[in-house]
Amino acid sequence: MNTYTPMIQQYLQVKSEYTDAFLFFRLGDFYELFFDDAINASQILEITLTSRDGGSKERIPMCGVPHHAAQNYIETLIQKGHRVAICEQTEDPKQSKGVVKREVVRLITPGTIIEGKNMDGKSNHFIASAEELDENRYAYAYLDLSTGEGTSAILTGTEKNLIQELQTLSIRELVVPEQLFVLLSDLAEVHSILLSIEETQLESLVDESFAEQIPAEVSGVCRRLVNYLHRTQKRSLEHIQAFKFQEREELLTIDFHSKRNLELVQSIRGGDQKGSLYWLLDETMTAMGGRKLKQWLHQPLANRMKIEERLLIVTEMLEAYFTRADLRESLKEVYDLERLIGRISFGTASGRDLSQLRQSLLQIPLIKNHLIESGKPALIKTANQLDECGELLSLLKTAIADHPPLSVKEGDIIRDGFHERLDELRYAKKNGKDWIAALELKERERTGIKGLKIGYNRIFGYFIEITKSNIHLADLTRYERKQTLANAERYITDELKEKESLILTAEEESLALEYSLFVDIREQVKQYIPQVQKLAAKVSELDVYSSFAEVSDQYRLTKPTFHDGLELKIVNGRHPVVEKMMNKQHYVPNDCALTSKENMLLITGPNMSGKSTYMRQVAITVIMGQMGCYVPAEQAQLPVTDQIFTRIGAADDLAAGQSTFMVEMLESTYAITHATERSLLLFDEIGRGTSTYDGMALAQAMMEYIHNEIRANTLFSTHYHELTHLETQLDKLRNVHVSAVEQSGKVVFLHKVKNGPADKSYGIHVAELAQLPEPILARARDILQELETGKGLEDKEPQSSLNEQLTFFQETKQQVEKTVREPQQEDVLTTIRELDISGTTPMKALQFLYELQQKIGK
Ligand SMILES: Nc1ncnc2c1ncn2[C@@H]1O[C@H](COP(=O)(O)OP(=O)(O)OP(=O)(O)O)[C@@H](O)[C@H]1O
Repeated sequence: MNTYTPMIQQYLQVKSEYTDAFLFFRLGDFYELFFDDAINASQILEITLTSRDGGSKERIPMCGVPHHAAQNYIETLIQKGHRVAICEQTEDPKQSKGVVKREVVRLITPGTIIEGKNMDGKSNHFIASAEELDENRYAYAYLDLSTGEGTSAILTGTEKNLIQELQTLSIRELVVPEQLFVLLSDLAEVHSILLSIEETQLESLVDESFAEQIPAEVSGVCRRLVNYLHRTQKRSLEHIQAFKFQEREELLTIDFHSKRNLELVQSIRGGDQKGSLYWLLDETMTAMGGRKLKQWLHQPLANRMKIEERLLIVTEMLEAYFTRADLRESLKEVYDLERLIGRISFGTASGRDLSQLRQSLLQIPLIKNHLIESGKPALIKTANQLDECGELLSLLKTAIADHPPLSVKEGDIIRDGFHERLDELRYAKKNGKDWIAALELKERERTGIKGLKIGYNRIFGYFIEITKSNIHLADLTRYERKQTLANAERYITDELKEKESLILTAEEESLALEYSLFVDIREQVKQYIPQVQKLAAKVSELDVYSSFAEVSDQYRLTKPTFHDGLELKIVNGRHPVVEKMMNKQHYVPNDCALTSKENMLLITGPNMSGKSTYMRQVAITVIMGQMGCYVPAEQAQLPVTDQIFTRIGAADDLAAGQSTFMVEMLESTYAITHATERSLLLFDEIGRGTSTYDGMALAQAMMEYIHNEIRANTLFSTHYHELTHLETQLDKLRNVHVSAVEQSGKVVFLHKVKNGPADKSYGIHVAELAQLPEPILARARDILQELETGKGLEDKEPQSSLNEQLTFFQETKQQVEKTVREPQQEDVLTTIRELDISGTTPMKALQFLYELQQKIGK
């Protein structure tokens, strides 16, 4: 049987409560890890694994990190999705009998880490919680612990939709009840979300004001989240604000895929911010403004009055050029109020944080003045909503020094004149130091040694230092030798000893007093938390408005008008990000009109002509407008859209084990089951992931359904030329095409959207641009010609029903087969049939084509 030492027993006791975390066990100046924790952590952190005697037969694996350098190691573990429990000594080792008391003071997890090099100031760092309400209905809440902002909502959809929704918010940790844990664990793993369990107690341990004014259905998830935070962070979290509830009707819902496809905050390729709409729109001056902008991008409005309110402020900002410039200068001086407040609540704020808070508050009167001087009504109204937090500011002004250091234990935080005793101690210290400076001069005179110095070190205190060459001049009746160096002697005198003790006591006492005063002030600041948070929210909005105005100027955006109807009219619209990314080339603007008579466009045109850019630009315009920003067009009259669904581009959900086609169908299903008449649907080349007939059949059936049942504004693009005949059947469908012309055998893209279907598909020309080997191109041209001169698709009469169309495809298929089939080509056809297209790369496809050619003896 193992008989561990008392300390190891203590360790095991604590560890038994934190089995799923790395336990950082404080031993003097180190955090030590033992047993399996040590083995695993030493690998992840690349630190040496050692061992120690713990009373048992076998030595115990151990590794450790110095406590002052622990932050980096902790971050690394958290970054990799682990939890870290910090166990501190909670009594003075000198005072304790036996093993020093130790307790876990905080559990740090991917969702609760609030500081570190990986925390981008302009991004929120959310932790979420979720519960199942009914089948396919979930309540969820998310909160940024560094700012205390929380939001709650209800989602209808599968658990996969839930996880995806959370993923758009970059959530790393999700708190759930046990039964949901089981259901979600695989999905969460795929999406790198750490699941934590928190069972709700019937009675919450904490003040419940955070759950005011939200529906009862979601208050449970909010409570679960707040309980979890209290349980793991073990401190009062006064900065946690009342959770907001997202009213679906108030916001434009953009599902996970659409946010990604439209590249709202990340580009699809590379996954970074460059190339995203956020990248274009972000001219904010503060980190808070950057975060607010992202929130607005994720949740544009769907309430006309609110949208118009925002637009009005942007208009005034745009008109008041000088006000905006002054405002932006002042905003530059405003620090991250929300995170400062978070640190104050958390008890980790430094003197420097308090001086930054003061510095920021000092800007508020200036900001108000700028706004008021503009004479613009909406700006004046906003100015009046800014609370100068006068009481807090005067506390900080009188209490905190001009330039306090980062450290909270080395003094220089409290301003002179704030506290009498502190002033006295500081005076004594200063006086003592002056006295010593005077003594140095006096001793030099007395001894005649010019180089005599008075110095100080921690071990010996103050001393008189005389170099070897001068020691014969030392006055040994008064000097007492203290230390001998290679080329100098150090002495003390009675007088010096006496002053030294005065100075050191004053110093020690003043540091202790200063620290306690500082902690006291930090406590006092806590009562202003809600006030500063309100102010921060207003300031960050102002920052976003000024950013919108800035961007509108820069990219020639115009004010959209909204109406209560459903029609959407854009004149000379552009895709602002594609435009910005184009160097020198000219972006071709395009109109879009979705009216009550024709609200469905079928877009054809060659590859690369700009079909998906066109569709995207319509969605981006709607989103920008509903955020309250100007839009990239000459004119835009917009309806208030409730949801945007897109099926654009390649979805990279293959990691989750689904084929491209399956993902396409799932996304389409989601769109079709959730869309309403007020939604905007964008379908790019539906059905291309399967065989032509299947694909076309599905595309047509979906169009019919959307046309007849949903009646939403819809843009549909296709390569299936045959679908353009649908115009005669579906009365609200209009054919348009993105034009291209052929010039000396080469295709030239005009990027202009025109009425009617495209007359040619130019696929081979595009292949030529891509430098597909000439023999392949030549052969393709031959085949094409055979197809076109035979009973080609173009000659057929418009088809009126799916059945007829399928028979028609059947006939065409036979013709195609006839034109190419020769006995030796039979196995070529088999090979083609068996090719898994979705699993083929362009390179492999070329290779494949080449091999086929070889087979048919070209
Ligand atoms: N209106 C425009 N003005 C100028 N350039 C444009 C315009 N629209 C698109 N482009 C350019 O053409 C490129 C291809 O556009 P896009 O991807 O939209 O084509 P597509 O027709 O959807 O192609 P595919 O059918 O192959 O998917 C864009 O990357 C952009 O550089």
